[in-house]
Amino acid sequence: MTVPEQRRSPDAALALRGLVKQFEAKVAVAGIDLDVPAGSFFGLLGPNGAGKTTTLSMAVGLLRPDLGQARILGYDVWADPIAAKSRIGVLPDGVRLFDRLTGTELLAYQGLLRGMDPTVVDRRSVELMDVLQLGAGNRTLVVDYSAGMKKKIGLACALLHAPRLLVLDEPFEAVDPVSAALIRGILQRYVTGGGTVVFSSHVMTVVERLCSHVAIMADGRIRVRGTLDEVRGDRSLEDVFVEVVGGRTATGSELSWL
Ligand SMILES: Nc1ncnc2c1ncn2[C@@H]1O[C@H](COP(=O)(O)OP(=O)(O)OP(=O)(O)O)[C@@H](O)[C@H]1O
Repeated sequence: MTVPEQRRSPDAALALRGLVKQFEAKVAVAGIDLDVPAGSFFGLLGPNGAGKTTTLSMAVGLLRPDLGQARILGYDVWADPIAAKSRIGVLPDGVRLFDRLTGTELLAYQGLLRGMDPTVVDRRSVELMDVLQLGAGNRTLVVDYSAGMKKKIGLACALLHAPRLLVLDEPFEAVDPVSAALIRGILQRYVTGGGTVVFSSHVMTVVERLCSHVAIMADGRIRVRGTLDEVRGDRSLEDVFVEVVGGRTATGSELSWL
């Protein structure tokens, strides 16, 4: 029997249980349990190699975990992939796009894959290209886009079907300050409208400005989690991050040859 959507009413938009992933000898993710509350703006932080991309890839069904489960709005990503994936928009790491298309063509293709009404796709695509300053009539192929433009068209693809959950890997990487402000505004409106955003980032100021909740990862595990205020206390997020991750500071004696 199919359970009506409203009866599922999951509190967590994304629920991860016991996720583990090992690449040969390297344990990239060492057992992660995480609930992302519906309606939250959730920042996943961690140093390079902490396991953020691996975690998010498993969370959205791009990478099969060795162990554990991921549920999106109550739907198991691996047992019920269509129900789960139709409800999310994903900006993966190093966005691999069908890049021999213009931005508008790529959005049309994305809409077809999602089974959307072509007139809705056309309308939204013009708006997205315009709002993200990619130029609605732009005939440039995505392969010739700059890194920041690729990020923005990837974000447009993630938004096109108006999902209830957005999972974004480093959405602000490579985008200029004007575009970053634009993207922040779009995402803030999206959360105000009831959507949930999970994103990974190294940029503490962005996370502090946007997020209601954060988790800090290191060595494949979540070290700290909670609301931004719980995690930060009366310190800056950067201080907490450095303490949790165990960063080293320069003594002045390094690279003396330089
Ligand atoms: N396909 C792979 N094959 C082998 N090792 C991998 C693979 N993908 C990730 N790893 C390793 O797993 C660890 C976690 O990588 P991951 O990309 O998840 O980290 P990250 O937190 O996203 O890092 P960054 O902030 O630098 O993007 C790293 O040590 C990385 O080298």
